[in-house]
Amino acid sequence: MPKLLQKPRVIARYQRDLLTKLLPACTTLQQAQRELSWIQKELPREQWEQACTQRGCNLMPLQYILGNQPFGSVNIKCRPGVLIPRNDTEEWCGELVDLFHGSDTFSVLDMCTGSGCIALYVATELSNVTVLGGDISQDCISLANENIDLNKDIIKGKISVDSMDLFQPLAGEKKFDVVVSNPPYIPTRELDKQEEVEESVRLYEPRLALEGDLPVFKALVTYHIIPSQCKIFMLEIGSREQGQYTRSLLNELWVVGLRLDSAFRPRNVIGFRTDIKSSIKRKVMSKITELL
Ligand SMILES: C[S@@+](CC[C@H](N)C(=O)[O-])C[C@H]1O[C@@H](n2cnc3c(N)ncnc32)[C@H](O)[C@@H]1O
Repeated sequence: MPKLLQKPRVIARYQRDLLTKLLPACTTLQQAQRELSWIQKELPREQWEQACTQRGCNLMPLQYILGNQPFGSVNIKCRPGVLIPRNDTEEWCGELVDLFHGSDTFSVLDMCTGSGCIALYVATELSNVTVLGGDISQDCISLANENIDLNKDIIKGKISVDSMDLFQPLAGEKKFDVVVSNPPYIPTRELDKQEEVEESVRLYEPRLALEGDLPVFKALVTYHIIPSQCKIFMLEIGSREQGQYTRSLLNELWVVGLRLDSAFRPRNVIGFRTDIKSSIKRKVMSKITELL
């Protein structure tokens, strides 16, 4: 057979071999095809085979292999040691910035900033904001700083990151108008169960970013939300119980409720003080699905 006619078949076999390597990490053939197209788009040809092995045989998350993940209009550099930003988080960041388009200048604390994705989402969408991201992990602080640099051309507000421990009171009596956080909230009993947490997450993502429960929410309220004199907070949660517990820590000056995500799961506990402007009060209320 002439060589020219063999070529498409060789290419098809090569593609099929790469897909076969990827399949163990993917739930459907379509997902494997999608992941292969990203690998082939973003990595040089000589890395395709190794990338498919890392993903399919070693179950490494694709974002660590490609080295990045889009988050709104922000490009987030990803590497092991720092949590990969999730679509669930991106979804509520969109709702968060909706509240503040056209508002007065305000300040935000993003506690547990990780890659800096939430802080960067806010600072690239809004010019009237100063955001501080805090994290206990030096790997996170370094990567968040790299992500600020990577996105500097699209940042409209002010943004910085600093080392902070969520279980310590805020240093220097700092004040913030808004406190946001996607803290570690997976209880220890769930973290080691296969049916609760994907294997690739347990194998590669830092336990420090995942493991936590009610004490985390107590620390956020007592060391950050109350002392910063903030007026609004929005925290990611893993269960209704975490939202109800947060409500129990606040007095009647606060309206507190749950926000459900697009899959109708409780995804955030949102709170605002009753003395905020009624225009913003209405907007925040519109994000709350159920009052607590
Ligand atoms: C669920 S990750 C969120 C990362 C990022 N905000 C996001 O949404 O992708 C939780 C983060 O909390 C940080 N963390 C864990 N314990 C902490 C503590 N005691 N003080 C401050 N940050 C902490 C972890 O390093 C991790 O970056």
